[in-house]
Amino acid sequence: MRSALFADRPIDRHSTVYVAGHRGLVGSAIWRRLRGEGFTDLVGRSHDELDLKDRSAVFEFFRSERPDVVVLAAAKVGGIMANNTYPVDFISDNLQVQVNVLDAALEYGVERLLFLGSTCIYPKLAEQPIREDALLTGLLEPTNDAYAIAKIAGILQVQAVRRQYGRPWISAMPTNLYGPEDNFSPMTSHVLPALIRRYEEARLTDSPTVVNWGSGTPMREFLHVDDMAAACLHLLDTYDGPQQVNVGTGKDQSIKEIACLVAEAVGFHGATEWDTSKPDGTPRKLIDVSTLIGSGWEPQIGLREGLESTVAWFRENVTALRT
Ligand SMILES: NC(=O)C1=CN([C@@H]2O[C@H](COP(=O)(O)OP(=O)(O)OC[C@H]3O[C@@H](n4cnc5c(N)ncnc54)[C@H](OP(=O)(O)O)[C@@H]3O)[C@@H](O)[C@H]2O)C=CC1
Ligand SMILES: C[C@H]1O[C@H](OP(=O)(O)OP(=O)(O)OC[C@H]2O[C@@H](n3cnc4c(=O)[nH]c(N)nc43)[C@H](O)[C@@H]2O)[C@@H](O)[C@@H](O)C1=O
Repeated sequence: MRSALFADRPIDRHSTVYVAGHRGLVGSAIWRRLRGEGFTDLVGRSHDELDLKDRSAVFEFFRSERPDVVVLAAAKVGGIMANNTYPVDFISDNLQVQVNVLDAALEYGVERLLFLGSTCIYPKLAEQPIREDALLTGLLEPTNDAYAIAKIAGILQVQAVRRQYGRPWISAMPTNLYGPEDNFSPMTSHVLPALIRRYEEARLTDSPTVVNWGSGTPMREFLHVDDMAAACLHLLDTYDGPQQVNVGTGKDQSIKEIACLVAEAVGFHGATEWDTSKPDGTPRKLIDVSTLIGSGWEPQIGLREGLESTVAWFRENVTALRT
């Protein structure tokens, strides 16, 4: 049953919408979705054009553009190795970016705002599937605790603005995402783009073996970024509550199963080995998506289909591998 916090309150398609991070995996998908849904006035700035860590530049940008709606999809983002190796960057950059954007949005009267966090905000050993109210009930996974603390601060700042100023700002917590415009860099990416690249390189070089990180036993839930973008617009159009909303499929697989699916999608027929000197991270983080599903949204893109289209996108767009 739909919660009372959901109601049809669609955003005016002629509003000025600022998508922070519009060239990233999530921001670019949200931009495509907004365009497809008839939004006529989208605003974006690349990192080079506007460093969101530069507070005065952010305020100047809001002063001149006066967005009505903000989607905060800009962040320092990376996979398990990047998070584990550069915790200072992940906490400091993310706190600065989100405080600057949220403060400027408050100052310049932004009415509707969506903040994006991540399911790593939940305790490492949370009861599965993880409900939204598990937030702040236990210790975090150490490989990404710095990033998670920044994201938790963002959720709390959005809730504080709601409480102190009454603005209907909201937060969404996506599970692990994948799709076009992802980061396919071997050391800093998330697992799916890393595996697509590794298996494709092995296929192209006739390598007999691929070596992946960790034990392969952790469980992860994956959502195609176009489904994520649809969920974001659905939430902006319908949701008005203080609690962050989980966004995912409600189904997970082991990393070993994921590796098999990627090898199949790429067409690699060799062997897979596991390097257990690399971190596994949290053992499982399946989220409870009943809040979102109960509101009438559901994912459209199955994992096999999403993997195939992402492999095709990678082959078309990440040309560095072609010799
Ligand atoms: N990818 C995933 O699996 C998941 C992502 N999320 C969340 O979704 C959001 C978007 O992530 P995603 O799209 O994957 O990340 P990406 O790295 O693909 O995109 C992030 C974007 O933010 C920009 N950016 C980062 N720092 C700054 C800055 N200081 N000033 C201006 N722009 C900046 C980046 O530009 P540049 O690259 O030039 O620095 C990039 O375009 C994040 O909040 C993330 O936490 C949540 C769960 C899972
Ligand atoms: C979205 C989420 O993403 C991060 O958390 P994570 O889910 O642990 O991230 P991951 O995608 O990097 O790894 C998932 C699993 O996969 C295994 N694994 C195998 N082989 C490779 C590999 O080659 N690369 C990577 N990255 N992982 C690999 C890896 O060992 C791990 O067991 C957070 O830091 C934080 O950013 C966050 O919120």
